[in-house]
Amino acid sequence: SFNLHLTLTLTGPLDHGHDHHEDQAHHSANPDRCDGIEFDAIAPDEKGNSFFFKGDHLWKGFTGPAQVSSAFFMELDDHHHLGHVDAAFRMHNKEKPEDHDHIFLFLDDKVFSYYNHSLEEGYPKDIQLDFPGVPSHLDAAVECPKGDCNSDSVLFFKGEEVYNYDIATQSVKVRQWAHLPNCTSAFRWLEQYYCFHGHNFTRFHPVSGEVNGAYPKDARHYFMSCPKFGHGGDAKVPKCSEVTLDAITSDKSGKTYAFTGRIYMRLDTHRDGKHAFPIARTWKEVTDGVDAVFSYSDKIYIIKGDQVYIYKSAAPSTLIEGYPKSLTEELGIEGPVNAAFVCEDHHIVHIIQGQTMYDIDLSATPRTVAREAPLPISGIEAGMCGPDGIKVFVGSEYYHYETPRILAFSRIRPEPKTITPDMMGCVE
Ligand code: HEM
Repeated sequence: SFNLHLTLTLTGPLDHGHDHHEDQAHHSANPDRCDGIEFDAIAPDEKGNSFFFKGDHLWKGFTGPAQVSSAFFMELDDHHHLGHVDAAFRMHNKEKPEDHDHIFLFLDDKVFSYYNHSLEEGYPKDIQLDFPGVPSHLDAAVECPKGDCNSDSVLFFKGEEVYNYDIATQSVKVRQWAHLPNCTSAFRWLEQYYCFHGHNFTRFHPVSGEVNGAYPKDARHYFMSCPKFGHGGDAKVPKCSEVTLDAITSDKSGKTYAFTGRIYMRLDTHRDGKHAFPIARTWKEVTDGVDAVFSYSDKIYIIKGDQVYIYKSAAPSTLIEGYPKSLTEELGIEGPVNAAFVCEDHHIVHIIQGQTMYDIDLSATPRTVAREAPLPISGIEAGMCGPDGIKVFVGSEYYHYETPRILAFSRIRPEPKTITPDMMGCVE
């Protein structure tokens, strides 16, 4: 069992003698990632645990000591001469369930496919059997699902070259991103792409390779917990009872975003954890918070004061030309508004202003208020409509309604529910 492996790892012989460059006299073979090391590979498994590989050791998650890799990926021991993992990624390929969510490890000219930490039959095999056109002795690999990339893909790194491998067609495009350091490992975390080099990392755009922001950064501040390192300054994980939202929205593909102040958080990334980022990191022009946000067709509408910003939903979010526009011009109402939502496949945006809900038909021009209804509750600050109905948020509580009609016309006030750690990554 897992626990058994862990115990063996922690109490068993530590010196595996594979860290050729380390000074064995002064360091135990158990590497310390707070020393500032260069990882060989980084990848999440099917449960969302992140594995950081170095030599024949790995770290599971963002805290804790190094452990022997074969405790988690047993068969790697049968190939001891291979010494270390060159590259790793988690496959995203829903068309092919027998590969989807498998963790692929690359060693020299071989690839290993693991699911639930067992090696799949037929592995290890030559890399080119699974990935024709991709070289052996890789430096790094990272998955790039459709939405982030144009199609489900994998980015392989070797030296100066980036191999963009299309999973369905097995075609390879070779690129050079001269401004990006040579990545010795690469990691996708909360839909952001990180190239690791030395003990630093650089965030890059997976399609253009573009780097925006102050990079490189020392990985020890962010991806591991080390004495005298850290990040986030005074920012604290809020208590759930203190969380209040300005806006919340869920798009067709189920991506759900909550907004408060100048930050936003994806709420549907259960497996890979939750982390807040500045709104302006994703929606550049929105620098001062939001009042209401809704998703419609393949766009996201952000309302602030009397302005509406419309962005393409697909990454990278780009502002549609001509926006922001005034709320009056775009929707035929005056700001400010408190909340807004569209239910799936409908063309009506429900705008909440005080204790009134206005329905505006987005398929009509010019846009005008088609209906208005007084609401049974006051103080709504955010609202969304998803497959399981409507949620409207009042302070750190929310109310659930099945349809907009029931929200507008039922005189029975449902029991409020409280925001939980599971929903928003807050603390009890
Ligand atoms: C497992 C725990 C955490 C991990 C792995 C983590 C990781 C990261 C990473 C990778 C970045 C972005 C670096 C970049 O893209 O350049 C970041 C940024 C940030 N994190 Fe965390 N973080 C964690 C917990 C926290 C906590 C608990 C807080 C405080 C509440 C926090 C506050 C911040 C802030 C303020 C930023 C800067 C955002 C920005 O300006 O882009 N983080 N974190």
